[in-house]
Amino acid sequence: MAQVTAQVWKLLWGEETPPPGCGLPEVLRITSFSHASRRRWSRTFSWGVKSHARMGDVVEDEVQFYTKAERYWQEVPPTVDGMLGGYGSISTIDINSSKKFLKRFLGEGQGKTGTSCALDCGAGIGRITKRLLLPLFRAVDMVDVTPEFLEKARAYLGEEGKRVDNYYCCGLQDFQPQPGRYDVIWIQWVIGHLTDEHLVGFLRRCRGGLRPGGLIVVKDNVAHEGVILDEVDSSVCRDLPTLRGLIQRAGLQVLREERQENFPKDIYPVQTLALR
Ligand SMILES: C[S@@+](CC[C@H](N)C(=O)[O-])C[C@H]1O[C@@H](n2cnc3c(N)ncnc32)[C@H](O)[C@@H]1O
Repeated sequence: MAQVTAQVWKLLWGEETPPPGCGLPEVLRITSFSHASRRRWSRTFSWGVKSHARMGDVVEDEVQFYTKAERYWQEVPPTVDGMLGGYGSISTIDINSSKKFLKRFLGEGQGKTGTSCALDCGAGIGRITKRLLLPLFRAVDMVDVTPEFLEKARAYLGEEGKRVDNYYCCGLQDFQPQPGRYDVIWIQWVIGHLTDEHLVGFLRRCRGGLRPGGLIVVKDNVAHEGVILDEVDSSVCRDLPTLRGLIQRAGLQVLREERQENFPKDIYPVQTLALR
């Protein structure tokens, strides 16, 4: 029975195992890495996903929201594929677009953003630190809540990793950037793990962490409408008006906004916002 169901599942969804809690025998409820994590990115997978108008409607228990996410990430392999929910193949397109986006702001003189130090938030194993930030900045700091990822980063970054000054193991909801230290604070694919209040508070603290001419960049999935909860990795995906409202509450202005191009059609649209 289990074997037949698995075959049917594979035929229907192209996956080896069904997601947890979908009414199939326990023996089949092995959370396949690619399946569970792909769902966060893919708009075509909808198990355990709730859509609502406001964040308060989807996150009932804040403590649980954070602990569940921490537990989820502890089970994810410390690889590029792991960081991108099984979509490791989009990493190069992502980095190249980010580089083009960021380079516009960098330089010397009035209004330009310096290149002495950047902060990678929700950095994971350092996929962005390695290919985007270290090539452009003299020093980089990383912050992430999963200790195993930061540990892996030391090997993954190789020789260039010597220019990572600080590895902070901390939730962004509690993290306090050192005042006036950073030219760029890069926040990618992690804001969905913060409640609205914590995101606003974190962005405000980031403002204080900027050097003159400094820039905050948020790059993340955006929902078509409302706020969508993913119960598997315990994150939310907000629509753009909601995100812009939170940015405004943090006292930041959007300098530039860009939609990521050339990503697979089945994943959420991704938006990059430069804030000051
Ligand atoms: C989708 S991965 C993205 C990693 C990296 N930004 C990238 O694009 O390669 C999400 C990362 O956020 C981290 N994370 C989840 N919740 C967090 C929190 N509350 N504070 C800081 N990091 C968190 C996870 O450990 C994981 O490394």
